[in-house]
Amino acid sequence: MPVEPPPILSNVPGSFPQSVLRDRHPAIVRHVLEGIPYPPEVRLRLERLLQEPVIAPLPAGAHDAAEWARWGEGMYGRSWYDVPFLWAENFFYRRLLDAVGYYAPGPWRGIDPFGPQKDAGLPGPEELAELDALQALPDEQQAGALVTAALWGNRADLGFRLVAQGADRVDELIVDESKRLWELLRGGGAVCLVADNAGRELLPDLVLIDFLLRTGRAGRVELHVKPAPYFVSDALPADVLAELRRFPAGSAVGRRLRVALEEGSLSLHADPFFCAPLTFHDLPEQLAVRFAAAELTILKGDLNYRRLVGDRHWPATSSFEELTGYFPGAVAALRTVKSDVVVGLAEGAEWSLPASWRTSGAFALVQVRG
Ligand SMILES: O=P(O)(O)OC[C@@]1(O)O[C@H](CO)[C@@H](O)[C@@H]1O
Repeated sequence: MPVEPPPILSNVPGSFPQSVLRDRHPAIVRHVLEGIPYPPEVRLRLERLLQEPVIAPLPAGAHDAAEWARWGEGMYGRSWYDVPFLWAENFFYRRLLDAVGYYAPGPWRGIDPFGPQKDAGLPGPEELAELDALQALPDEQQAGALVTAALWGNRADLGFRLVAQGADRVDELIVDESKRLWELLRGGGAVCLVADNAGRELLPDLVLIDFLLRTGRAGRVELHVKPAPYFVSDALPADVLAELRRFPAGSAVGRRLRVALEEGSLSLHADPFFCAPLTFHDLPEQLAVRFAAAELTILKGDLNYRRLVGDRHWPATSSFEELTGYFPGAVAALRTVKSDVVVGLAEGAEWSLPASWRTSGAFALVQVRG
């Protein structure tokens, strides 16, 4: 294991993490308030959260106050900008849930503050028909098209869209190890898919799952989603169900997915770990066992990538193989690059890329460790 570089903080002027805390978080709160007519006390709490001079802990009565006290040791009382970026973002979403009363007894309990935005991002009939039509292609072509769709679907991240300029969109796959991914998927064993965003990302994920099951490339699929609203558009169990309802009555894919859930060849999981400020190095036993037993775990998205290699200032040429060696079982990352952390690039590969390549979402990676 190489020596760990320091974690990414948000206090570097002009940096991406600084812009997330300074610009993206207020924009997220604004959209929440536009989407849901929360009462004055909620609006005030959200306003206070944005103005908070130093990080305050969760109220003592919160169900997870003890865990957050442990995870946040040394963070409280400091500036949001001076603590690790990954932790600060995670805690922001947890505090946002607290401010809107997501866990509190009362009328707002369980109401997804990002629900209206997610609804607007649900796929329409054309997208559903396009993905359905892929079934007519030969298997090999379907496989390629589905990985591409699941990969680029990751740009449908609503937090990212709130502030992305898209000026120098190029859309380029800078590492493509998808061949290795398919090589690992021939045995008909279990596959874990750790989902990222609902809506236009989850749709191709579901169609990919259907393909894996239908063609016997997976005997069983575990779909892992978030247990609570997180990073705006991240998928929850309710979002999976909403998505399934979008498939027209006559859709063979929709019907098969439903039957797979009913019969158990597709199972839904929402472990609390996925909303914790931790990396996969700290996987709880119950998840580590599942990932170890799977033929492959597919991690979707930018945040899962940061959690896989560690949210640190890694040189881009650091070995993906080495940094993910600790992960229990084979792992594939399907990610559009939307933050600073990148590893596994060939020497000099970044020289020809535009200055914004790490955060524009125009570049993507398919990286695999078997
Ligand atoms: O995980 P996802 O949905 O692909 O991306 C999440 C994201 O938009 O949020 C973070 C910044 O807030 C970045 O890691 C990334 O750009």
